[in-house]
Amino acid sequence: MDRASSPSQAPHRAGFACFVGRPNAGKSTLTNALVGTKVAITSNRPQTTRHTVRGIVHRPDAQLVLVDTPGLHKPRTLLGERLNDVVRTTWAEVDVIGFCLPADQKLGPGDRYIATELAGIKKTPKVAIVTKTDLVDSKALAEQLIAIHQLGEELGIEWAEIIPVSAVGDKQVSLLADLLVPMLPESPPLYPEGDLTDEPEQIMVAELIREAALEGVRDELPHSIAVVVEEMLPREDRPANKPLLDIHANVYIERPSQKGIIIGPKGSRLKEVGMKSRKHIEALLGTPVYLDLHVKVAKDWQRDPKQLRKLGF
Ligand SMILES: Nc1nc2c(ncn2[C@@H]2O[C@H](COP(=O)(O)OP(=O)(O)OP(=O)(O)O)[C@@H](O)[C@H]2O)c(=O)[nH]1
Repeated sequence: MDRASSPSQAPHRAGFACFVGRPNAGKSTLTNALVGTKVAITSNRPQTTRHTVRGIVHRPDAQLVLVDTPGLHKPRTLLGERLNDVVRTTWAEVDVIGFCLPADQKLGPGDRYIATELAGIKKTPKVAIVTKTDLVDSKALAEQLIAIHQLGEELGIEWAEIIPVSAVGDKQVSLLADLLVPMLPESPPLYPEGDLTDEPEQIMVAELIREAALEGVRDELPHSIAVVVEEMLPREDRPANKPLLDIHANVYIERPSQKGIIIGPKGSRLKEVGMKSRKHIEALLGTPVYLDLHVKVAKDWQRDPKQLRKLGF
């Protein structure tokens, strides 16, 4: 077959990649850096990504669809089990898996747990991505690269690549895209150009609210918060050049005693959550928003299958 001699003659490729890694490994931040806008929710708290958010990298030669999964972890609740199922299903479906390992932390039991699971997925190519390289010097980075190479040998994983990146410093992020693209099948674009994600807007809006609600809350709450957007409607009787979108959302907590923490003295915290998330939502949707937030108690929602379904898991 005649080999393509210039990039314009190279076949167009399109497909799916997902990033796996222990909580806080930097998967969401990397997704955002690749896509170039805030589509996945980042936070310095572990396990904030509950929904599969796809970011789409559009290039002339390829379309790379990124599926951002929750962190795989030892399940302790029904929610934990469901999240792990989501992760495994995703792994079986994608064209390439990126295993994110933070440069600033020694490989630990969490990484081994994931690597062992990865070793069981034979067909999908696996790229080891060393994240957060801006946090370490070159010696520590070299040691991490060697440790990852050895981990692969030990578990029988053949890394397609091992690549260091920094999403924050924008180092090697586009090189990562260059490495992933050849692993995708030849295909025309799967999504219309310009689409950044196919996640329903309501879920993204709910995630933005949840992210704001998590901020500043100490360790007592994070995993007890779920957000459901009940309604998103353009306000009637608005002039065409001054639209307003009404959003009604419920913030669910597990116990009545948590209400005070979320709402804050005289409602000050909830107000701040509303203001912060409204800014992000307006940036995402490109329209002014009126955000109406209510706090509700859904008793022990993490353990109750009926509640989980209602909350979208
Ligand atoms: N210095 C530095 N920090 C980073 C980098 N990438 C991510 N971080 C930080 O690491 C923390 C975790 O990043 P996330 O992208 O939320 O990690 P995640 O793997 O998606 O986490 P989960 O959603 O909990 O699974 C955040 O505080 C990020 O700001 C990086 O390249 N450099």
